[in-house]
Amino acid sequence: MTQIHVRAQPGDVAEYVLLPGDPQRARHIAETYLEDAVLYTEHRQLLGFTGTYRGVRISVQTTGMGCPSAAIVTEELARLGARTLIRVGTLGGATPAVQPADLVIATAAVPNDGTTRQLLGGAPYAPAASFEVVEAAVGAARAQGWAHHVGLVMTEDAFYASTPEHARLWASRGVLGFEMEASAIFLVAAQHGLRAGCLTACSNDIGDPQLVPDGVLASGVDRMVRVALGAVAALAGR
Ligand SMILES: O=P(O)(O)O[C@H]1O[C@H](CO)[C@@H](O)[C@H]1O
Ligand SMILES: O=c1cc[nH]c(=O)[nH]1
Repeated sequence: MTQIHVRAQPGDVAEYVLLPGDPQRARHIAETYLEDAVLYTEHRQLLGFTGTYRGVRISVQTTGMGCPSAAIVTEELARLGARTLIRVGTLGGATPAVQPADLVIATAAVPNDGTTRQLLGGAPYAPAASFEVVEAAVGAARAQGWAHHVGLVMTEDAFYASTPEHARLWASRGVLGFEMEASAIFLVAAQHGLRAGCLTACSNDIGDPQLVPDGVLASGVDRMVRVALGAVAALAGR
């Protein structure tokens, strides 16, 4: 049965799914890295493609921006048979240690969002990446020779509420950067017994309206995608 938002049939979505927020990133990944990529949904611009990488069947499914949309997409992917989900996103750096286009591999996401609060009924919970996914991503980054950060991110709802002061406070608690989907993806994946991870490329400093130049960010995004695909290949035993 097709889902309400991810309009796909059972069998359309692979067990391994990469999750960009941006539909054009989904298209770029499918067209650049997957063989025989087929578009299975474009409803609401939540573009979804399935193809293969090193013989492994992989989907790339847009989440849209923010936890409400990411939670819907994660829930529907679970119903469609996905088993391992890896977000491939961008993030605002919270500390000078995270430089433009740097790769950040999340171990867990501080849940500063309303979606996980509603799903949990306010109960305390630590939305975390699956160890195997973190291990595979770190292994792929090392094998490909890319520098990377590994640690906490914060997931937020209000992009423009973040200030440099807020970033400094959370950096003092170990947060590397802010993004808007990981906590919901980690929680909903855990509720369905799925593995999940989150890789991000730094697009700006928190509170700085200046984005990393397009070319620099594009290289960071491509490095991140190659690491995510390397992680999938390792998890699939290729
Ligand atoms: O580049 P994506 O994956 O969309 O991720 C980040 O960018 C958007 C905000 O600009 C939010 O979705 C945030 O999480
Ligand atoms: O959530 C996000 C993502 C990228 N950059 C930010 O400043 N915030």
